[in-house]
Amino acid sequence: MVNAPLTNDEIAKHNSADSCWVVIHGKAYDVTEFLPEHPGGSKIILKYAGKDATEEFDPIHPPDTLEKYLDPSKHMGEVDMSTIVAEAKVADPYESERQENIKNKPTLDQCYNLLDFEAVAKRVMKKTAWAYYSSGADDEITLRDNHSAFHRIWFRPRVLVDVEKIDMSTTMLGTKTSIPFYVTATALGKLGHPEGEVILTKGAAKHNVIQMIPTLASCSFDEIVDAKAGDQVQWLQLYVNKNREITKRIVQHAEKRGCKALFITVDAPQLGRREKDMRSKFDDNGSNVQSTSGESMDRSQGAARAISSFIDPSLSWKDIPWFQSITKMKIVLKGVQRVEDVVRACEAGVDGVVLSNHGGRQLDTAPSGIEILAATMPILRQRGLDKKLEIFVDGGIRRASDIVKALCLGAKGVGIGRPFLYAMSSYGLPGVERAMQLLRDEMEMNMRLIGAPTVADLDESMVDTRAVALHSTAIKDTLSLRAYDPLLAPAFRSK
Ligand SMILES: Cc1cc2c(cc1C)[n+](S(=O)(=O)[O-])c1c(=O)[nH]c(=O)nc-1n2C[C@H](O)[C@H](O)[C@H](O)COP(=O)(O)O
Repeated sequence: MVNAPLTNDEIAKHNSADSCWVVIHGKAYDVTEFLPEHPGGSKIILKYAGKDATEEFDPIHPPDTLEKYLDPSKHMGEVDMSTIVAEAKVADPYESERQENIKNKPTLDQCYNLLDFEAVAKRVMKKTAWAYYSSGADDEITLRDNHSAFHRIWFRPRVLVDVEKIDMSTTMLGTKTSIPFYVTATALGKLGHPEGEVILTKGAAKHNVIQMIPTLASCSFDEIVDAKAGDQVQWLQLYVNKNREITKRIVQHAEKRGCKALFITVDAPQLGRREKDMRSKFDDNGSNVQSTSGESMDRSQGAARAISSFIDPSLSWKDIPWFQSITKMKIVLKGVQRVEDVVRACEAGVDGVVLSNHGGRQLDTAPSGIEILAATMPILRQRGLDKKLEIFVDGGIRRASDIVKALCLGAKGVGIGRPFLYAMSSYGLPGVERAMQLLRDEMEMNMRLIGAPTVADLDESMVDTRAVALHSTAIKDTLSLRAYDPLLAPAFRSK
């Protein structure tokens, strides 16, 4: 006998921690016993106890989350949605302006560089999402200097070199790639686009670019791997969980699914203080990938704090051999910020480091990746260590000329974060593809003008780095500031 669908009155009775039911996509679920396990903490679920939580649930969790993680006995059955009383919406004061901006946003071909996507995203994204993606730590000095540092490095171009044919391909960790950048790990892709990280996967596939899959993705790890095309290469970015069994399971599953490298994030024993994000009082749920961490989250402080309570602050050099024992994937330390640690990474026998300050989201006034690179390579060469591991850089890369500078200084490749998030959030997959094409076009032009037909022809004699360590936080980075100026479309001129 099929049970009659549940009504609003019956669901509404289960509205407390003692008995907590939620409705997701027309089905009721008893999550009472799951409350303490939810990585997003119980508060966010109790907010929707006895109600329809679909809208809150969708931006963060893949559709199969409940099937995967909630015992079938807790699936209470179909709901007669005609009886569900919709929650009165708290009006978002920005929403009408945002809708207007969406309507009037520039066409994709009016975006000429990566910073144009930033200007559009700032106006068309939900405030919570913009706050989370754009925020840096504390006074955002490092966030700004990541980009400004490139402007303190000047080219020394070679002339009368045959640059008719340009080949910007290279290898990263043994993988051939058509252009020396990768999509770096950035959490909560569904804050910017309903399909989340799989949009970045598809954009990367089109341009034969490597994608680093974040631990804190909105999409499930398997969804992102399933979305890859052919032999497209993916790496896993790992926040190490206090529960090493969970970490081991995630790493070995990633290896089984074909990930080629493990990037262990080492600059975030705690996530930084990102005040734009905190102001938005993030109350979305955390990512599902860590949904078994069982940690409750402090949601009063924005997304970052809410999703990171599982990260293990005790991670140290003594753990590297354990990682080398549980996987055959190449191991890279992401977030190294001084040459002494690069030397230690060589001694530890890892395959690479990413010189990075997490996009200025961690320790404010930490130096930019490119500045660390400029200081590091001469010392590695002096010690004969420069071929011992591969060096990557990320942070503030917004032009192909930034990529060329990094390669001249000895980087194997660079990671790019926010620009692809902004392109995805503003224009979806076409936006990501356009952003990558713009970089490709710029790269070809820059290599031609600097006198380097191939990546191997780029060397440190082509850059002047004498000023790179001269910080002057007073000077704002006008180029990226322009991104906040009225953009191309007339409708943006007045704002
Ligand atoms: C923009 C952004 C960066 C994040 C990021 C989320 C966003 C929205 N998140 S975070 O929530 O924890 O901070 C991650 C992350 O999951 N793991 C990680 O290793 N780096 C994370 N990063 C840092 C990222 O991998 C790069 O280091 C940084 O984005 C490079 O700077 P640009 O954004 O200027 O390219």
